[in-house]
Amino acid sequence: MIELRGISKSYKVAQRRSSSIGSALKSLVRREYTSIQALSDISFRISPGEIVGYIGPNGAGKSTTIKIMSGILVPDSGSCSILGFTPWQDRKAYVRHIGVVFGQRTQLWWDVPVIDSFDLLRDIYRVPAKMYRDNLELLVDKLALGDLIHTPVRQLSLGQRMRCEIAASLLHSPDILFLDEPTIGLDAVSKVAVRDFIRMINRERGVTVILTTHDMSDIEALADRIIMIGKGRLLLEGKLAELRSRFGSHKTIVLDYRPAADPSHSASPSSQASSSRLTHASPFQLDHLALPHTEVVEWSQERAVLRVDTNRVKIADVISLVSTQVELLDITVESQPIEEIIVDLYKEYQLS
Ligand SMILES: Nc1ncnc2c1ncn2[C@@H]1O[C@H](COP(=O)(O)OP(=O)(O)OP(=O)(O)O)[C@@H](O)[C@H]1O
Repeated sequence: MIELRGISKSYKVAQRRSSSIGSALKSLVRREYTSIQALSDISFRISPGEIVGYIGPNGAGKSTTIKIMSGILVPDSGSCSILGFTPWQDRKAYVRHIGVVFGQRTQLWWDVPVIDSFDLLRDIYRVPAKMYRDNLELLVDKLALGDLIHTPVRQLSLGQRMRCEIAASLLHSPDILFLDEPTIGLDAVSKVAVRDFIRMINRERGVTVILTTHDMSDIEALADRIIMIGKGRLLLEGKLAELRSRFGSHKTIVLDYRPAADPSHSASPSSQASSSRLTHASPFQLDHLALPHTEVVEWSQERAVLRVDTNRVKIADVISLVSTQVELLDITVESQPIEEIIVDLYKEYQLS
């Protein structure tokens, strides 16, 4: 359905003038340009009905890719086939099949009520009257637009405007929705509303969604798969669960306990060494346990938070070591947050 092969794109930018009068005069006569390589040899496929998170640090080339896929930009080389169209060549026919939301820009007319922009979009896309009425009703209902559609865009809050932007992008029933940072700047309630809506149109209408965001909770909530780029190159792609099991090597364990009445059942030499301290006069000392491949994030006489490298030690072994010294009351094991995994990956690829 979507296939990019070897897409590269560079931008030509005018070189900044130096402060000397001579070179300033020279640049008036002949402007000098440098080239910024925004994308290098990007290839991937997306199947119908997928929600794909397209992620990467600032300047990675995400927006450039979205602009190429939506037909706004022409790449220097490579091919892009979406629903059988080449976006920048068949633009007029192609745009009827896609919806695009750029979180930082608006497609709505600033000074007129939202509904006027919607009506204009209906005419531009030649949306049949019944389809328009049905879509408008559904979008107003699901995105809780109510009276907002009769309000001029400039009077809307960011969250209200974003909901209207998303509605605007779907009035013509597109098959594919490109969302470039759709939750940027939204409060928690608006974020959840936008995410729920994206999930709903994906499930109920089979809309394929390509989502760029820096908010990993968007990715966790929505994406079936991620494609990660950095410095214009494709770095990895895969399901979130695969990414977690491949790269998420740490787990956090929270242990609630009270000092054991009789710690003499201790099994390990290190814990035997510390068992004599388990009296009221000499409280439990977690740091004396020398837990292998485990970072003690914090600990007290009642609770310890440990970060365990699960590639090198079993969680069960760490728990049983601690339990030789204390009476465990509760254990919580948390996976490494996806945010942390991504930050580690950016570091590994030297992107940050
Ligand atoms: N119109 C432009 N003219 C010149 N350079 C540009 C232009 N647009 C983007 N670039 C450069 O191309 C590279 C990729 O930019 P792009 O906006 O695609 O990245 P991004 O991944 O969307 O970044 P961000 O997460 O910060 O929005 C960057 O180095 C950027 O400075």
